[in-house]
Amino acid sequence: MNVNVEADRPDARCLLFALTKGRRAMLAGALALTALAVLAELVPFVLLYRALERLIEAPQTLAAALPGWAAWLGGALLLKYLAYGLAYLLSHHAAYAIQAGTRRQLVSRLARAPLPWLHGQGSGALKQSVVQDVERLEAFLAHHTVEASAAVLAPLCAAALLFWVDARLALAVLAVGPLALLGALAFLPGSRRDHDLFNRATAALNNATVEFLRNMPVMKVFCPAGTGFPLLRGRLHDYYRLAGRITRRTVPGWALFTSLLGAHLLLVLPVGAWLHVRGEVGAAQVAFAVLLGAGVFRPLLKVSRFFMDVPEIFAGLRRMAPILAISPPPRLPAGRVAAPVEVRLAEVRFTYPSRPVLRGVSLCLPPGSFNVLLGPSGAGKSTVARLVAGVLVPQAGEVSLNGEPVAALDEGERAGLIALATQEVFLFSGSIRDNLCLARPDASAGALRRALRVAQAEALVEGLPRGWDTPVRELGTRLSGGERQRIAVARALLAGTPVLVLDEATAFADSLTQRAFFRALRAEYPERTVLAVAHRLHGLERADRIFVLEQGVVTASGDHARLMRESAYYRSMWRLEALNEQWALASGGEAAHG
Ligand SMILES: Nc1ncnc2c1ncn2[C@@H]1O[C@H](COP(=O)(O)OP(=O)(O)OP(=O)(O)O)[C@@H](O)[C@H]1O
Repeated sequence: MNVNVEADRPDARCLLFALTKGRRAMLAGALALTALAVLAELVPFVLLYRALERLIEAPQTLAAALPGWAAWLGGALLLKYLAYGLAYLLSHHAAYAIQAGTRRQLVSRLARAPLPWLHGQGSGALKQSVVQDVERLEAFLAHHTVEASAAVLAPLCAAALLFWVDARLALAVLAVGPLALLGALAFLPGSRRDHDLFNRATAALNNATVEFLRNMPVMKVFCPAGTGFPLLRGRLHDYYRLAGRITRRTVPGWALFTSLLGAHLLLVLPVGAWLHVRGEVGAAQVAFAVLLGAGVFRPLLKVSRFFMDVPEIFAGLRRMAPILAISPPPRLPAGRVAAPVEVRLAEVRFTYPSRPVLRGVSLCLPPGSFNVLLGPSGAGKSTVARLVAGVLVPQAGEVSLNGEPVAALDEGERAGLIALATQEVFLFSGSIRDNLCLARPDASAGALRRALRVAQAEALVEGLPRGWDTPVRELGTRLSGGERQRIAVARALLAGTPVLVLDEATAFADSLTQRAFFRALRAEYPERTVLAVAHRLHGLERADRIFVLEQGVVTASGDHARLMRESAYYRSMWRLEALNEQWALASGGEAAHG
């Protein structure tokens, strides 16, 4: 798998720049139009200045000037309306296009992502990148392109206008800006740490809430009073304690900042009066500075929201980076592995981050053979199944098909060679047939029926309201665990792969169904190389080879007779099962007689 190493600490700005490719002209257009709208917003202030001048110096000429000013005002309003309207149109258009493009890229990379990499990602984390992070980016670009740039440009233009009127009055108005900033900065130390803590507390609370909601039915059974989930209570407590602390810390700084920003009169009034008394500025200039100064910094409050959103957006971009860095592995010539297939594990070692699981496992599954993997819980059986299926890659040793390492196979080629059915069954929306034909959409009705018959699912599908055309959604929770599992097994059989891995895929089946399934599997698909992980032996004692895995190593292998001689674990398992079966028969017989 090619995942850029840089992706671990990717530069979010570079990524943002790359994602906006092809839409930058539109965003630049939105910015230009915003600037035009901000300029149009200044026209009323210029007119106000002229009006004040006339009012003070020549009030009799005011009436004659009014119609012209009204036309200017109307024109400026129209221009502002058009410029803002077009700017929002462009920014939204660009943002939606970037959203769609980013999602398309993420989804296509994920579709090409190697199975082992996908297996290591949580579905929640992937959902956050593909859904929430992209949506947040869209909202940010659509709104902040116009609003944040207007909030920055408006004070700049207002300041330029003040300087045009009088530089000293302008400085008196603008001086409160740095003062407000200094006041706010005094409360800033520790805010980054608070921000990190808050993010962590929010994530922990979200996880606890999801766990609580998921486990609510169990909670209802065991603790109807709802007192049995201390984790959520603890997380809620931590969250509100932290939120309270951050609020107490930030509110004084924020209040000082907003109060000082509106306190321009403190300086401009005495300075203006002093300059006026000295005859250096007119009353109109002082009045204009007072009026314009009242709103000069107000837009900056919006910019603070922009800065609050930026870290979130950049964090989202950093989460997307590893997905976007996935590049398809180089295409190797297909068809290097042809059926029938021999599966070989050579000295395979595998360690999960938590602990080592396989400590040198070697297996050989000859072409067309039927193999069973048994062992106590936690021995590593599912890990072996996932390694054979190419979902995991061993840290040492090799898993190969006809001598070709599974890890080196093209994704498409691997999918055409190995099918995996596990206990966890995922049926996606669509009909039962769509689910069955996932790997082979062109499967014939005959192949479909054969797979269903072998998977012991024929009667089940026939009993559905519309047979295999029944939509899964229509069934809701009607399918039991065992029924879903049978559909999944039929899907794996229908894939037509020469290697079939069944990881406890018959766990829900009763002993008779399991027996019938394995018998039919051997009879109908004798050419397939099968590895079945199982807990129960029903129907498996006739397997070509049985492997016993204990604590990450194969402790015995061979046929039933050999294992009965050589493996204490196998013997005890077999006796226990024989005992269970006798007991079941006896109790069945008693029931029949009674
Ligand atoms: N994704 C994972 N991350 C960390 N540890 C894991 C992971 N999957 C499995 N393990 C651990 O590896 C060990 C072997 O797990 P595995 O599922 O392969 O065993 P198993 O023999 O199939 O067990 P069982 O019969 O109970 O299903 C277990 O201790 C398990 O907790």
